[in-house]
Amino acid sequence: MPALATPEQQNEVSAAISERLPAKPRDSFRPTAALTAVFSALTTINSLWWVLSPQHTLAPVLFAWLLLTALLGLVSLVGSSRAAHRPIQWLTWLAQPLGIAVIALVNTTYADWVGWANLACSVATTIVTGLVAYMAYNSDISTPKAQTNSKLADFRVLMKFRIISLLLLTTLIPMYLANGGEWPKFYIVVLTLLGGTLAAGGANAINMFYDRDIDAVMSRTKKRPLPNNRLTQWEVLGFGLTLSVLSFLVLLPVNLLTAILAVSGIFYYVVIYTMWLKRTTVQNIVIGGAAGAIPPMVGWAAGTDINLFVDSPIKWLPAVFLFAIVFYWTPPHFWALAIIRREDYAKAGVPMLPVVKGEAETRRQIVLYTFIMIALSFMLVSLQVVGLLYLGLAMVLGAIFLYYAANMMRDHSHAAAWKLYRYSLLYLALLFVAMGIDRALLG
Ligand code: HEM
Ligand SMILES: CC(C)=CCC/C(C)=C/CC/C(C)=C/COP(=O)(O)OP(=O)(O)O
Repeated sequence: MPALATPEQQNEVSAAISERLPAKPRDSFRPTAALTAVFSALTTINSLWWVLSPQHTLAPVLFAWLLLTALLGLVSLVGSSRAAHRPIQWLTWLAQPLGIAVIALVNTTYADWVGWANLACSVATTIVTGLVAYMAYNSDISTPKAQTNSKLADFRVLMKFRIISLLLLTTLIPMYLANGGEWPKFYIVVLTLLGGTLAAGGANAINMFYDRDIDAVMSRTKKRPLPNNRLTQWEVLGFGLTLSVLSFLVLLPVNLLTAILAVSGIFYYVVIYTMWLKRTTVQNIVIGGAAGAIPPMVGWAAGTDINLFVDSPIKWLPAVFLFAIVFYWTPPHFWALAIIRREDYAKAGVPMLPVVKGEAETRRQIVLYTFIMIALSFMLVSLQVVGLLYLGLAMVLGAIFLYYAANMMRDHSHAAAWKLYRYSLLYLALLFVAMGIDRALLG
């Protein structure tokens, strides 16, 4: 019978496994290409709906989200495609103006030619992005990230676009709900999403400026532009501050409260979380998580003209619940990852829960926060913001979340933690989409 490993040996093995986990556990180009093609195809369905429906409504709830994701996908494809072969490069460049035309050709006052031109561009974008995805899977492209060396790509890395895409979804759907189940004016939606991107991107860049010392120590973050000396600290800080100021200016025309909320989100994330709590307390991400929960409030403020001093609290109560859902979602989302990256955080001296209280306590707290999050997700129904369809979907999505969280109590492998981390992202996206669908279908 083989001898059992000592705790020290087990630790060595787990450190070795951790070290071998890539900073990003995937080659991002192929899935990004595939997702972009799928989203482009869904956008085409929306365009078709717009042209053919009797009132030429822009109603499908996913409309703006699909456009946005397709655009974000296209932006990231451009960065990635430099490493791929020439035809892929040309096609991704061709997809840019097409994708932009799809967005530009959306007009709330429907004109026949606009609708058909929009449809034509959507179809063309779908064909082009479909080809890119096909070629990506059928050619020997290497991981683009490692070969990336342009400044533009580095600035893009500072913004953390993938995180932004989920933050924007949690901004977009509340906008729709707050406006009574209708999209606000098109320019309001666009300015809010643009302002949200600038605010979160700016905040993330300033976070990378401040954390440059610990980012250099952790294997997950050591390839970032600052620890790798691809950008100077002043470039990073200047970029972050510029985006932050721009976000305020872009959001002002939406309304003052929206702009102020976004700037408080930047302040909270940068000053309260990054500069203060992250390095000093084990409650860092519990209290700090409030920053990531502000975007739904930004969306709510953009979708309705709330005056906090005059209006009844009932008008903004749903926004508080949306905030709370993301607030209680953050610890399970992050701690699952923190368990996998425990060694990293310990090396950098960041007092994350698994480092300070151990993995068993972290697992217990993940389950606890999951229960609270699920209970809160049901509360929106009692406020009559959403109905029974949402309730059913929230129950199913919540039950799966609980399954993955509870599974971590008996399965202590990193694989089990990865499953919860990955599902946490899907959960939040689907929960917000469920709110929108419920409102769109049931009114
Ligand atoms: C204090 C709060 C939060 C902390 C500490 C946190 C931490 C993290 C960390 C460390 C990662 C891994 C990033 C990487 O691989 O480089 C991550 C990934 C991610 N987080 Fe969070 N997160 C928080 C809140 C949020 C919020 C509010 C959202 C969106 C609503 C969000 C969305 C995402 C997404 C989409 C990813 C995947 C990124 C990718 O695949 O590149 N996070 N989070
Ligand atoms: C309204 C508004 C602009 C709100 C701000 C929302 C925002 C930018 C949330 C980001 C959450 C996040 C990625 C935390 C990780 O920080 P970390 O420093 O722990 O992660 P890292 O180690 O990957 O840098």
